[in-house]
Amino acid sequence: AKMIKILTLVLVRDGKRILLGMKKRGFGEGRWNGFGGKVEKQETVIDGAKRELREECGLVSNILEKIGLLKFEFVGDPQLLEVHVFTTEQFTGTVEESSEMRPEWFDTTNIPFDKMWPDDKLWFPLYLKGQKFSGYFLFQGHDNILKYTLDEVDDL
Ligand SMILES: NNC(=O)c1cnc2ccc(F)cc2c1N
Repeated sequence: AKMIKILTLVLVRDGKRILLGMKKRGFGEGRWNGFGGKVEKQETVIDGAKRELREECGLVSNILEKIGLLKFEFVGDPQLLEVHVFTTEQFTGTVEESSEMRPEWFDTTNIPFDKMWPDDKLWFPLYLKGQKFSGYFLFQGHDNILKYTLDEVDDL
């Protein structure tokens, strides 16, 4: 039986810029990423996403739009990661570095895919054209995608 871990991922947009954070330690260290993490037992997925956004970059948002569902498996690991992806263009606060993340604004025409998880280059184009998506990726280690499915969906 697969253990499923629920995670969140929030992509912050300001016109043609996107805010990404350089993960300073732990899982995904050395990669630019959106903001997110585990969902606690006592909170909803969307509340977990809002909490992680604030903890990881200082921004507060009450309007997160669900845009994707990504499932990740790793060869040899019984855990399945279920990542709920959100985006927001309405937020308050000032961006600040945390112990976990060093935030930086990027132009959406110049996203640093070579220093991101390898699946991002596959689904970001759907996200950037406003298309909702659902995908499954089988990884070998953290750098190799053995197989994947990725579909555009109308509702999540
Ligand atoms: N911005 N991309 C992510 O947050 C992301 C992308 N791919 C992954 C693949 C395996 C995994 F365990 C986590 C991620 C992940 N957080």
